[in-house]
Amino acid sequence: MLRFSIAARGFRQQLQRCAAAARCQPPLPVPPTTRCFAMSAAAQDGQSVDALKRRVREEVKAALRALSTEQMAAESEAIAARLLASRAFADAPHAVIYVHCAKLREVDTTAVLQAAMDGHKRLYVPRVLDSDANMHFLHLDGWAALEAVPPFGIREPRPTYDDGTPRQDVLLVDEPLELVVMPGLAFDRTGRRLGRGGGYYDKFIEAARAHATARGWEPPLLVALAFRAQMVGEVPVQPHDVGIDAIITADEVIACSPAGAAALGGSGSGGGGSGGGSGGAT
Ligand SMILES: Nc1nc2c(c(=O)[nH]1)N(C=O)[C@@H](CNc1ccc(C(=O)N[C@@H](CCC(=O)O)C(=O)O)cc1)CN2
Ligand SMILES: Nc1ncnc2c1ncn2[C@@H]1O[C@H](COP(=O)(O)OP(=O)(O)OP(=O)(O)O)[C@@H](O)[C@H]1O
Repeated sequence: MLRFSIAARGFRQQLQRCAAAARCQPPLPVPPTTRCFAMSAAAQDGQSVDALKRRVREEVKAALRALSTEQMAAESEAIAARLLASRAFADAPHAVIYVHCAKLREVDTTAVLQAAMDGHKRLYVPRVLDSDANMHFLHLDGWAALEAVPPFGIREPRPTYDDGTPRQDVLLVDEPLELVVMPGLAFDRTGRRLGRGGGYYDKFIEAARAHATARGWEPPLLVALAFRAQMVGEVPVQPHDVGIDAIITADEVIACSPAGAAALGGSGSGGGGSGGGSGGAT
């Protein structure tokens, strides 16, 4: 687990307050559809939390840069094996799965995407929609449908099928979505997640939950894949940050909510529903 080496004293004090607040306030057991984070003690001042987030992002990016290609491949293989062996994967006829970007040093999802296609799951992958951090998830029917999109070279699905008709959008079809496999930069064991700062996934999950709730469906299970170097003591959060149900690393499955524990087992605080993180779930 990566330990923060935050030099500035103010940052360290804020992190300590944050940890103390988390220790003193046991998480409230709330249903997954409403799980979200209350601002922790360190998060009273939005600017400070943004600064804390930036600092953690830099720390984790540095740790990721130190990983060798072989190390990333070995961890990715173990992580994929855990996900593919899980009930969460088997029980998901419809799944959203990210397409990993090697340049961003993300856990490789090639084997997972291939297994989903081979297993005839209805598979959806992300395509950024606009400069306002909106993305949608389009049906993927084969590797040839992906194209590398600037500026980061992330492979995204072409907006139309070969015959020119629009590719199906997971939130525009009348089908449930059971599983979301998501990337991120940093995670902690209670299910707090830090992304790359766009708010893309937070916004999408909010929309996906509303989509499910409006139709009386269960919300999708949120599973993140992480290198060991991406696990930190505590991720600083704000109210809009979505708590996830489980994290899969090369060493273990960490269940962060009752739903995560039921679908993936593993260690962690799943029984207590602590995906709500710092306790003030609203
Ligand atoms: N594989 C993958 N696909 C994804 C995401 C992702 O994180 N991973 N996204 C999830 O949101 C969306 C794309 N958003 C992204 C946001 C920032 C960066 C990025 O490279 N940021 C640089 C910093 C850039 C800067 O500072 O200007 C970085 O993180 O180093 C990449 C993708 C949709 N698709
Ligand atoms: N549900 C939402 N609705 C509107 N804005 C949001 C939502 N979630 C996040 N944002 C905004 O997105 C910006 C980035 O948020 P944050 O730093 O938490 O992103 P992140 O979790 O790192 O990114 P991502 O979700 O893409 O992985 C913030 O300005 C935040 O206010």
